[in-house]
Amino acid sequence: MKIISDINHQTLPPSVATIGFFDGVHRGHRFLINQVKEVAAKDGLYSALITFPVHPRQVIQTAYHPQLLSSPTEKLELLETMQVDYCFLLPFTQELSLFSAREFMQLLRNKFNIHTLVIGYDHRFGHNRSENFEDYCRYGEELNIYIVRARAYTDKEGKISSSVIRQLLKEGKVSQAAKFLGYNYYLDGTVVDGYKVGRKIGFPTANLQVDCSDKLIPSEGVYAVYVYVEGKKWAGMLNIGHRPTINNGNNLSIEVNILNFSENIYHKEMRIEFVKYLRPEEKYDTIDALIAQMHKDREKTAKILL
Ligand SMILES: Cc1cc2nc3c(=O)[nH]c(=O)nc-3n(C[C@H](O)[C@H](O)[C@H](O)COP(=O)(O)O)c2cc1C
Ligand SMILES: Nc1ncnc2c1ncn2[C@@H]1O[C@H](COP(=O)(O)OP(=O)(O)O)[C@@H](O)[C@H]1O
Repeated sequence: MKIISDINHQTLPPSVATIGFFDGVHRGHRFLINQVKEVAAKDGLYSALITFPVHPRQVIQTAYHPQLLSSPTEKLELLETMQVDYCFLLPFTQELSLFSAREFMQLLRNKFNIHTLVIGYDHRFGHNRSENFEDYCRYGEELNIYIVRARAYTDKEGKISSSVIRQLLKEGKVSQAAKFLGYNYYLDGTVVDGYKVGRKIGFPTANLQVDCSDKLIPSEGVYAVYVYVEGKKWAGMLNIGHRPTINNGNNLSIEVNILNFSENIYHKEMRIEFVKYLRPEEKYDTIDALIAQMHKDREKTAKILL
């Protein structure tokens, strides 16, 4: 996949493209992208994606903080696996937000040589999203762009969308989110210092500082997770919360005890993959009660992951 972020690059070959923010690159997105690839293969053209590095709503409302399923880097990694020929990264500016659908299509034709535009079954674009598929077809005829309407992806479990997946994660439903995403939801970050209580209670925990501040953090609670450190995969039990039993500050921490592991991994990069929600975080009367519960969590985690 060739990434093109300069709008005034050299000439490009004609391609079949679709437009989207593709947050999370979930199964619905992949279904759409596969249709682009099918049309491109049939017509002997290149396949392309048009996406935005920054969430369009963040440009229109500066106070808006998206809770992203994938950081810009992660999104490109996920898109890379789709094996499309081109990815056009279009900076979504105030100016671009004022473009009508027709002006936007004209830009796609002139700058990226888009020959065919595959439009998601409910996708709207252009200022105020005020026009519809029939309008896009009319402009397509005028501008010499073929318009194809993509089929909707339906799953027996309901509609798949980035907002549905965000809601599931906010409710701790990570297994259901994984079904919709097509992979386990993950957080990438660095191992930072915590309060050094973990090792004293027999459960050292690696505290994760998430790289991308706009990433969605799943609901507070305890999870069975996979942990990736230096290319190796481990089983772990993770807590997202405020540690009410220990009473050591009220900041939100994301910390994982890795099973059968005793290395020093401070300042290393770590990826956490959410597999299963185990229980809510609780305030225990004594540290011993918390330790007893963590033994149970470890047994459960081992059963699920090992
Ligand atoms: C699997 C797991 C479950 C946890 N569950 C709770 C909990 O229910 N209540 C709580 O107060 N703290 C819970 N904790 C947090 C511990 O209190 C925490 O690991 C301890 O404060 C050590 O923090 P430190 O690594 O910053 O020293 C949990 C931690 C892990 C790894
Ligand atoms: N099984 C393990 N799981 C997680 N971290 C471990 C484990 N064994 C050793 N470590 C190391 O110990 C550190 C955690 O020790 P801990 O006493 O909980 O301190 P902190 O408060 O800094 O998290 C981790 O950052 C990591 O470097």
